[in-house]
Amino acid sequence: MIVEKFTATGNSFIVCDILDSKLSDEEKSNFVLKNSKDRDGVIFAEKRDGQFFMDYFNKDGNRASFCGNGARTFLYYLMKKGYVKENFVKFNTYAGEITGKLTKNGVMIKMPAPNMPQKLTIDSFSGFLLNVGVPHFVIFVGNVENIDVSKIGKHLREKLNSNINFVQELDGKTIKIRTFERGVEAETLACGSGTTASAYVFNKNNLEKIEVKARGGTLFVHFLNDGIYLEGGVENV
Ligand SMILES: N[C@@H](CCC[C@H](N)C(=O)O)C(=O)O
Repeated sequence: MIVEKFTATGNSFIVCDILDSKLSDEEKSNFVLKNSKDRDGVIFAEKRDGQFFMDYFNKDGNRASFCGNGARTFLYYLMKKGYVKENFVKFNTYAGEITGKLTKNGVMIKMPAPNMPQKLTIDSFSGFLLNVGVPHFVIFVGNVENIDVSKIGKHLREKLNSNINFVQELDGKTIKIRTFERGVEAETLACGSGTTASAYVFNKNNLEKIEVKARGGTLFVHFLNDGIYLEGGVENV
């Protein structure tokens, strides 16, 4: 079983290649709990019904239906290993089919379509709850550096089965984000689906591209005619 470490703008993963084998959910969960101490989650690379399939587990040993930076990493892995020769990759996830390619900025994938954001206030924190393959609560703040993400993120997580994103507008086309991730139960250096959810709520002027500054690096969210795309780097470390 091939096991490799990757980061995607600071979001840290292990890819566990079981393309030629199979693990039960219990075996996957045990693998995650044993091996992902220094990682945010584990990407199980599989084949199902002849198609590549990404099965994502958070480091707490529980499955999540999707992971945006994980999906970018999965695409990078498939191409790096030569499993896919042309620069167009298609695979399935529990959040539906994902397509993507390598770009000059790293890896770009078409994200699951967001649902309608729901305005919500929890203990004086007003934000938007929406799903981009996984659930996200997006809160706009004056300065993300002034937010105790661990404390407030934990508090909101106790009320919401969701990732928690704190977002600051830097200018009309750039935002800064900090994310308390469900299943990591801590702040991560980046969150792709959180980045996409936050840019989607922010983009009231229907710009084609929003730049997102995460702690671990810069991501781009492209709003194209056929959907929303997430782009950024992937490193084999
Ligand atoms: N970091 C991921 C999100 C992974 C799943 C999330 N923690 C959840 O449980 O919803 C991303 O890049 O989207």
